[in-house]
Amino acid sequence: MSAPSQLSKHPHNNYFDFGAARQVPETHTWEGLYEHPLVDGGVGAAEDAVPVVDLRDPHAAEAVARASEQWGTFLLEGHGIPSELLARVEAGIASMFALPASEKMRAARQDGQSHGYGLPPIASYFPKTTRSEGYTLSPANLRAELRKMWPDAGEDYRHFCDVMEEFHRQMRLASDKLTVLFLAALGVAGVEAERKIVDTMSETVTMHLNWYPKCPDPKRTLGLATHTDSGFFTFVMQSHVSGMQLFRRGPDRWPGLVGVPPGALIVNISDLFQILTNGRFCSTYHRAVVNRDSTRVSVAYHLGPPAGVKVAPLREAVGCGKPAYRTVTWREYFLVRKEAFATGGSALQMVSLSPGDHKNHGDGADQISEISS
Ligand SMILES: C=C1C[C@]23C[C@@]1(O)CC[C@H]2[C@@]12CCC[C@@](C)(C(=O)O1)[C@H]2[C@@H]3C(=O)O
Ligand SMILES: O=C(O)CCC(=O)C(=O)O
Ligand SMILES: [Fe+2]
Repeated sequence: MSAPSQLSKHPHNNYFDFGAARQVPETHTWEGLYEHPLVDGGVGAAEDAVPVVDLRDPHAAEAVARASEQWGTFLLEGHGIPSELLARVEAGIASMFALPASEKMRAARQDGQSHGYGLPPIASYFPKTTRSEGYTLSPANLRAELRKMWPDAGEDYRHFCDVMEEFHRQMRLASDKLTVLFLAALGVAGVEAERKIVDTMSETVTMHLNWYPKCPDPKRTLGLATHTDSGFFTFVMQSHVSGMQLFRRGPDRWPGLVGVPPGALIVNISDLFQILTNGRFCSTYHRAVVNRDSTRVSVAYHLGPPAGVKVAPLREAVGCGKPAYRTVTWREYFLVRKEAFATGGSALQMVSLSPGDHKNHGDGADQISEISS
């Protein structure tokens, strides 16, 4: 099943030749990016080291719970995905984005479509354009989508499709293992209940490929605007070049994920998971910055339920308390988020049954400057 579409119009979806531009143009210049300080969020950093979880660790479920509650983001090691496969994915993505503009534009995202080449859906909610190109695909439509770029279906096409399908197979295995740990952490018992939730949580898989060309003046622009992911959870595989920053409150700051161990995957808890866990796991605002010396690629592997399935706080998470969120489908949630962007609010607050009463690090969307600018 494909991801729900949340697209209206894409005003920024014209091709911009980054290689030809010596400066960051006004259209790509973002204000207020450094209003909150950047801090070191790398492994081993003194204060803000992002947690690391090893899937092989016998205490991994507790580590997953702690990281999901306190950060909403962690680095995953021991996931079993061969590093040579990750290297082939990275090389394949880099070659795809290196195709001539005219070939890439054949796959351009059309109005109302959730798939295609171009900027990501949230781009249309911001007045400025990011320094990146993207391509949204689902495993089910991967061959048909990529055929638009490679109509002759030659060797490059077949090779890239094979690599991405193998990547998907391996990611599914890793995501199933991780989902079992999430459920153990939440106290969801019973094999049948578990199996059903595992399947539903990962029924909609969407891959978003990101390409961030190097930039002569990286501090003036962004690669990907500040956002939370909206599904259940997301894996991000990045090249050796760092670029993701997380937003943390108290005091407000941006830990940068620098020096991520090679092969580690970044895991981000997303909005529907915050709802499912009644606010126990938190969805974290993040953004991607660009780099002066190196072009960067990443793949975000988004997992979520079918678009029309109702998501409500789990009984196990509510306990004897009250549900903190109303029931919502992913399709509906996209509309709520669109309204939140239009009004400067927070989508999670808008579906909350007790607005204002949140521990979530990201609920102050209107206070992160580049969101409201
Ligand atoms: C399944 C999806 C999640 C996503 C919207 C989409 O339909 C396909 C692209 C995904 C992505 C990737 C970049 C950031 C993001 C916010 C965006 O605009 O497109 C996410 C979306 C999301 O998590 O809501
Ligand atoms: O490239 C990155 O580090 C971030 C990607 C991301 O957040 C996304 O695609 O949702
Ligand atoms: Fe994201």
